[in-house]
Amino acid sequence: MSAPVLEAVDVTKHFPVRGLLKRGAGRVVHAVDNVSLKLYAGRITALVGESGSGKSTLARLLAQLYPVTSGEIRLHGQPVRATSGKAFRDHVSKVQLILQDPFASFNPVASIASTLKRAVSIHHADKRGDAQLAVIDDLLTQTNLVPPRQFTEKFPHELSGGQLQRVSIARALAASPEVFLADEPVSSLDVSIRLGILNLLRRLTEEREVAMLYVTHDIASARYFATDTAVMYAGEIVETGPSETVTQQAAHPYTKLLISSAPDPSRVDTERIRDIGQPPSLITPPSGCRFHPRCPFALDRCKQETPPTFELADGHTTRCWLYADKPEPAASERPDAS
Ligand SMILES: Nc1ncnc2c1ncn2[C@@H]1O[C@H](COP(=O)(O)OP(=O)(O)OP(=O)(O)O)[C@@H](O)[C@H]1O
Repeated sequence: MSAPVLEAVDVTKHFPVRGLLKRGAGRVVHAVDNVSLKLYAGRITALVGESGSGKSTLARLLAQLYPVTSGEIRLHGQPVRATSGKAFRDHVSKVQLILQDPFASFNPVASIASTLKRAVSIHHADKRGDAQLAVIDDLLTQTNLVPPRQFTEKFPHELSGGQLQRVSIARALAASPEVFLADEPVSSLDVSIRLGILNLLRRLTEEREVAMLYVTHDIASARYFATDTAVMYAGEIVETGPSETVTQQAAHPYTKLLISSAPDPSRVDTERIRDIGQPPSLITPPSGCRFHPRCPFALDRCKQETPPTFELADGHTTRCWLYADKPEPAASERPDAS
């Protein structure tokens, strides 16, 4: 595989806890802890996890919307610290974020033409008049909004969610980016039109050799849509690998839980996991493996020791003590367990 286009290297993001009570002082939300992730040209990487697991924060760190607390974001191997000014604008021209709710990301009183003109005048500064309109027509055509002039004079409220998400993809394309960070790009849309948007994103990724991060809570869609999948739990990545392997031969009990709670009819049946709890507080995350309070297979060491990354096969990794060479017996299986 070639070198990654964009990567997070051992990245941590803590948000201070704000509140009226003094006991909040100095405490932080561990939104992302020591996460590494690589995005490659022409490949889609799904980042999957429950609400609050830190997926959007990681996408925003890659987009340079926040500074990291520690670790590094690298573009073509070079560290980037570009959360403001020209450096940020340069980063945005290469790395484009597509958000979940297209209605929230458009000015409701600006026509589609004027929104796209703004993007085109930033990223194609040499184009004016008809040349600028030709770029807009081309962007709309590439996102299957045809004939383009049927859409340019419309306002956001006159389009469906799916059409508007296509316009936001067209706006992102204006920058000719190397990376798309698509944060739940279809979850606010009607189920019947989700596939069309995902197929469009996949076609653009392949045709333009763009690297794509696909943030989702839907692990079944990751199998269908993404080349690689990373599973995130409570601010940490717990499993990575080719999507087919992660979804068909899931290793981490949390991944198995996600699969059990979102059945995919075409999936080879894997072990079902019963959910026995809730995601933990990220202000005081559990010691050891953060999943241990919910894990039916938890060993004693899971409560105290943070699992390292175990390499399984073919780029498949997991952070779970069950995959250590000589695991301890589960607490419930020990002869001294009462
Ligand atoms: N700006 C912020 N200030 C304080 N806490 C934040 C901030 N942004 C996110 N968090 C917290 O960080 C944690 C991770 O949130 P994040 O939005 O990244 O998760 P997520 O997996 O994307 O969830 P969702 O799918 O609901 O968007 C949550 O506990 C959230 O409340």
